Amino acid sequence: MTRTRSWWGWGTVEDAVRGAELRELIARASALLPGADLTDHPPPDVRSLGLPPARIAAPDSLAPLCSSDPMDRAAHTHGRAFRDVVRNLLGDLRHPPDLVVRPSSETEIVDVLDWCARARVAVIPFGGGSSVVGGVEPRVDGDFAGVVSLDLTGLEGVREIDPTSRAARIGAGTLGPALEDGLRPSGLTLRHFPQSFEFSTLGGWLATRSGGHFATGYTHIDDLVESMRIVTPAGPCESRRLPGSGAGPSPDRLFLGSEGTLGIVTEAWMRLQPRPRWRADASVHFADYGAAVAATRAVAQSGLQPANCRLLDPVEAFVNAGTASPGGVLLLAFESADHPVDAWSDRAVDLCREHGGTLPEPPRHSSGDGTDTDAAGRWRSSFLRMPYLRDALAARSMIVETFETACTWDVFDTLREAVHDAANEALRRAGATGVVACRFSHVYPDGPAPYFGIYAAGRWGSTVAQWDDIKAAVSEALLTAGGTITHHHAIGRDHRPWYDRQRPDPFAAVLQAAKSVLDPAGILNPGVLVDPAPSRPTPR
Ligand SMILES: Cc1cc2nc3c(=O)[nH]c(=O)nc-3n(C[C@H](O)[C@H](O)[C@H](O)COP(=O)(O)OP(=O)(O)OC[C@H]3O[C@@H](n4cnc5c(N)ncnc54)[C@H](O)[C@@H]3O)c2cc1C
Repeated sequence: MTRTRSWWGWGTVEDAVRGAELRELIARASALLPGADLTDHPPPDVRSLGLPPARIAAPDSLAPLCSSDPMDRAAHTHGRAFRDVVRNLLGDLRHPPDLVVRPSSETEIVDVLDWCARARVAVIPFGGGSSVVGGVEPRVDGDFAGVVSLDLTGLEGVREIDPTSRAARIGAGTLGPALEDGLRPSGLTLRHFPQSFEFSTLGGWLATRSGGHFATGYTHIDDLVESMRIVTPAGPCESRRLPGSGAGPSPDRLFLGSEGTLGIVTEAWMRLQPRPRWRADASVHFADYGAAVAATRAVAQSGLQPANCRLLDPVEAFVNAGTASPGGVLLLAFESADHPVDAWSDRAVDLCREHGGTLPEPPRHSSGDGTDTDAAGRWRSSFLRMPYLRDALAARSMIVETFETACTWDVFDTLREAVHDAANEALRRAGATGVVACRFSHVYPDGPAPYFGIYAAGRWGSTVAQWDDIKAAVSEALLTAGGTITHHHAIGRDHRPWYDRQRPDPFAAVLQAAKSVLDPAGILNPGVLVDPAPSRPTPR
C-alpha cells in the first residue's frame, strides 16, 4: 500500500494513532494527568494557510528540479520536534522556504549551489526533515533574496558493497529502511537504528552525528563511517577509505556534525556488520534508584558492552513501560553474530544482583536467522510508534517532549536534581501540571547519556511558549551542572545560545575559518552551528 507522508506530523497519514490505540492512549493520559483538557485539534488545510508567494525563481536550467507547491513548502518548513508539530497544527508557518529543490546528482547540486551563491539565496540541506533542533527551518537572518530547501532524498541507494572489507558506498539521501533493504541480500547491516530510522537519511545522520538505539559499542554514526564525499561551494572533498589513520586531524571529523553548514554530504562508505543471531535480554527491577544507577555504572564499566543498558527511572518505567518499580528498571540486552551471549548476560545480571536488583522473570536467550525475535521485534515497533503517540497528545494540548545530554558519573546525581528542579519550577510558572522522567539512552565507562521526557497538561495555543520556557530552564541547568547541551540531537538553530557557551573560543574561530573557506558566500544553513566571520575591511 502506498503511504502518504504527513506534512505536519511524524511519519505517514495512514499510520496516525486512531481507534482502540487512541482510546487507550487517552485513557492513560487522563490517568496520569486527571482533569487535563484533551480536546483534539486537527491540522489545518494547507490551502488555507496563505503562504507568502515565493520571492525567487530558479534559472530555466534548474526549474525542473524546483517546486513552489504549497504542500511541498509547508512540509519543508519545520523539522519534527514537539514545537514544530504544534506550530504546524496551529498553522503558524512564518518561514516557509521559497522553493523546494530536488537534485538527484552531484552535478545538479553544484549547479544549485552556484546559482544560490550568485543570486544570494540561502540553502538549507534537507534529508528526512526529522531535525528536532530547528536544523532544517528556513528561519534565516541577513540580506538573502530567498531561501531554498535542498531535498536530498534523490541521492539514494546502496551503490556498491565490498564484502571483503565489509563496507558499502551509500547515497546520502537514502532513508533507513531502504538502506537496510539494500544491504539485506549481502547478509550485512549498518546496524544504526535511531528512533527516527524510518524517516531520516544517511546524510542527515552524518551531518548531525546521530546516535542509534544501542547503548554501548558501535552505535554512533561517527564510528561506522569509513569515508565521506562532500560537495562544498568551494569544490568537492572526499576522504580516503581507511580502517584507521593517524595522518593528522581527521577530515571526516570536520564534516561529521557540520549540520549542512560546510557542504552537502553526497555519499559515504559505511562499515557494515553481520546480522546478529544470538541474543539475551533481562529486565532488572530495583527498590532504590541510587542502587540502580550504581548497578548500571558497574555494568557500563565491566567491559561487557551490552547492546542495551537502558535504565528507566520510576516515572519513565511507569509512563512508557507500564511497570511500577520504586527504584526503576534496567533493561539489558546482549547480541552477537558470532557466539552465544548467555555468559555476558549472566555476568551483567550478577552485577545487578550485587546492587540489590531483582528479576521478576528469568533472562531470555534466543538465537535465530538475524531477524527480530518476538521480544526484540515488539520492543522495536513500540519504540518506532512513540512519535505517533506524541503527535496525538500534542494535538490534545499536552506538552510531550524530550531533551538529552551526557555527563560524567560523578556529577550525574547533581545534574538530575538540577534538571528536575528547573523543569518543575518552569511547569509551576506555566501553571501546568506534569511529570519529568529520565532514562539512559547510552552508557559509557565514564558517564551516562540521560534522556529526559516531560509529560504535562498545557493550554492550547500556549504549549509552544510553555515548552520554550521549560527548555530554556533545563538547558541552563544542564550546562551549569556540567552536561552537554546535546548528546545526539545536534545544535541546529535552537541549541545555539548554549552551544556557543559550551565550545572553546579558539575552536569557534577555527570553525568560522573553515566556514569562510568552504562556504565563502555564507549561503549554507545560515544561523546553524556557526556564523560566518564578520567581513574585514580590505587593507589599502
Ligand atoms: C521522533 C524522533 C526521534 C528521533 N530519534 C533520534 C535518535 O534516536 N537518535 C538521533 O541521533 N536523533 C534522533 N532524532 C533526531 C533526528 O532524527 C536526527 O538528527 C537525524 O540524524 C536527522 O536526519 P534527517 O535525514 O532527518 O536530517 P534533517 O532533519 O533533514 O537534517 C538534519 C541536519 O542535517 C543537515 N543535513 C541533512 N542532510 C544533509 C546532507 N546530505 N548533507 C549535509 N547536511 C545535511 C540539515 O541541514 C540539518 O541541519 C529523532 C527525531 C525525531 C523527530
